[in-house]
Amino acid sequence: MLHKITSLTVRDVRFPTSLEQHGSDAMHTDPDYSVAYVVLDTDCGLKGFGLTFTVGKGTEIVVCAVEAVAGLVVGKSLQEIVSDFRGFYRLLTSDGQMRWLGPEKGVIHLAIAAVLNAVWDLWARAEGKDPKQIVSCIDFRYITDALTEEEAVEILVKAQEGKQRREEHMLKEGYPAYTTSCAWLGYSDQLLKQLCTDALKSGWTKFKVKVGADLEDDKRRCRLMRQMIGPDNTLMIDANQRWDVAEAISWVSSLAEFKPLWVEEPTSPDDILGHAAISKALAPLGIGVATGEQCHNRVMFKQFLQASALQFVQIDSCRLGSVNENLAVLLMAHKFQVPVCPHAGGVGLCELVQHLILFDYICVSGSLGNRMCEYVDHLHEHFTSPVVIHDAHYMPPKDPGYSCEMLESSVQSHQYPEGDVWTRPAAGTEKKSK
Ligand SMILES: C[C@H](O)[C@@H](O)CC(=O)C(=O)O
Ligand SMILES: [Mg+2]
Repeated sequence: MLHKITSLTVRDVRFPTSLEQHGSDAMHTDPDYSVAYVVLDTDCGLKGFGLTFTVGKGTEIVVCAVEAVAGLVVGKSLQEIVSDFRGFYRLLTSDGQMRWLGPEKGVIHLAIAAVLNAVWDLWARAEGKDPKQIVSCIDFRYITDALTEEEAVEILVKAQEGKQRREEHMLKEGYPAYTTSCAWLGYSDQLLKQLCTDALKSGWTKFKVKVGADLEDDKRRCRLMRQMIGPDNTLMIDANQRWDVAEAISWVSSLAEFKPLWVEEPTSPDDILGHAAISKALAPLGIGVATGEQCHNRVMFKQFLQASALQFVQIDSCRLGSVNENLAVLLMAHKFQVPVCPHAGGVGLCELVQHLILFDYICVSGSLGNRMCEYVDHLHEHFTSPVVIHDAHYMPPKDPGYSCEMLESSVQSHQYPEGDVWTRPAAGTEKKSK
């Protein structure tokens, strides 16, 4: 069967998370978690679902960008696409006119991620893949000085050994996770304590706290968190790009007594040398630098790795150009021996990224050393195959596909601006997205 793609629809779907400060941090103080949600229809009835994540206003711009690339997808068959997936990736990312809007960054790249996520979902529902086929999906342009196609195949072939054992291990134990849900910046100390108590009871051992707005507040919150979780559990801090380089070093040094494993996004996500300087200064304190949720392409990740500017690679399923570009980053991270600890949360990011991190463990790195995947406890109920967390581990998804499909009722009620949630006065129509 050819699975010819007959139409692409895209919708702006927003959740009023800012009402309760879910997702808040030092730079994004009132996010309404949102997605540009894509559905591909095929002539045989099979559908592909994809999305990209935003924090409210401007989702309509991503929707517009998805519509602009739709013509490159509709009319093609799945077989035609996957038989030269690298070529198809380039067709989208290197269109002679639209690449001016990026290239491979910003709104156009988010839009391409949504479309390609839908193509991967469609492909995953249709059939399985082998190492050569996987490598053939990666665009190696601009990264061959760090990773060649031959090296990538070698990594994947080598990782075939022990693959079944790792798969069985995942099916039994799941992939280790950490939680960000206890300590968004807008949460009160009382709420933080309550959520932390609940999380400890549910088996969580690794926690991330938002920092960066006020040093005294950060000290109080980190102290509270450390007291709650004890000396042996893991703490991470996330500044969401709030500081300049020297400020980051001195601020984080002041929080060193709380023993964070990493500081995340200490400065501009584009400042590779700044991250390298911060990494070097914090290494003696035993604090690593994590970044990636706003690292917009493989070329940036390549340079972060080459410059030893990060100690934890935080891939994002919707920021990079879908699975294609994430595969490139997973393989580069393995070559540079830097652990991957994905960014998740938002809307659907946990659902998507669980596939990538399981792939990393089973087929690339073969290691769980210093590795964990972010988990955020919001909005899973809107998906047809929500993530399953057991004892602070992601349990492997059982349904075919890339877990992108949302409940149609949720999409309709949250569609912006006409859905119930946005038109009912009680739901807070005059919220941030307007
Ligand atoms: C605006 C988002 O909620 C952001 O704070 C998420 C994030 O930095 C993380 O999960 O890490
Ligand atoms: Mg973060």
